[in-house]
Amino acid sequence: MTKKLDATVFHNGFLNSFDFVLTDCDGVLWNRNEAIPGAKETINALQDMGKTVIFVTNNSSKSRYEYHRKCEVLGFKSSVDRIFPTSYCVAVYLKSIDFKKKVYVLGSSGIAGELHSAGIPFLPVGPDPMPETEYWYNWVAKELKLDSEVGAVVVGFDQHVSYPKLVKTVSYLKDPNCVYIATNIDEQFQTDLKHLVIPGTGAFIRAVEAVSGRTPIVLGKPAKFLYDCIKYQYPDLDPSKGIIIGDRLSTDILLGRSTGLRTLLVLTGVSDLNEVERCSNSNCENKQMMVPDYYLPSLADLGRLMGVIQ
Ligand SMILES: C[C@H](OP(=O)(O)O)C(=O)O
Ligand SMILES: [Mg+2]
Repeated sequence: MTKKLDATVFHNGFLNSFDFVLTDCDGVLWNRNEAIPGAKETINALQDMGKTVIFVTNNSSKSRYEYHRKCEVLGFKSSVDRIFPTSYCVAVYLKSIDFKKKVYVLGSSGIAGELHSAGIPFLPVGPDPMPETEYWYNWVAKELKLDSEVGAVVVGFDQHVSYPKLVKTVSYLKDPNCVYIATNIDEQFQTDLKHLVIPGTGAFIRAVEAVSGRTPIVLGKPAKFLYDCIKYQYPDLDPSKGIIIGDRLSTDILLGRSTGLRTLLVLTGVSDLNEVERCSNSNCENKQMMVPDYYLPSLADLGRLMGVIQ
């Protein structure tokens, strides 16, 4: 059963119960390019008191270096080696399988940046629109060429998703030996644009699966690969002395529960207490695994308990 992290719980040894923190980014530290009030004071204070703070995000739109820059601009103390976006996980995974061919990316420049840093060749990333004047078949038949050196397809969030890109993605995946990786399966982004629904990477994965029949190797939360990347870099981390702070039950909290971390849900992003109650009352074990140990309205409330925010 989830508990509010109140003063009683907090003053009963909460801070001494963990040495490291995995903090989610979107919906916990910031929403898009706006820092969530009180988040930086809290995260920086945890680091000042000696906690190892590791930044984890399913958002593959930026490389580690770009996220480090974002942290600097928004005032979060960080270092590149403590930032784990799924864009970085893509390069780590391909290196781990000794991948030697070329990558086709339906995704953003963050993935391209990490592939470049890892020395893994890839086809250009960016807009690939269907020309307005052409009848699609004539253009696809005449202009759309596949690169025979491609041996892997990576699907991440791509704001320039297009018909040509989808044709290329599912055509490369006709080859069963073509490695198929997804950064995450989050179906949608949560935004303050309540009149709109904003598709995320999971929407592209479903479309590709409908046509190709292929299911991807998923690297982002709640899959363990992202956590395995962290453990590989920080082998001494003891999950019993760790806590994950997230805003999404189906990714952050589920990863925490499945890796033995304690879990703190903040209500500044995707999930709310109604969803927590539905998961608590569910007979489905997977849903039960999404119930956080603790919750708070926001990270600022932890900062207030710590006395670093008035
Ligand atoms: C995709 C993004 O990832 P996060 O930083 O929350 O893992 C989100 O859930 O909005
Ligand atoms: Mg989030």
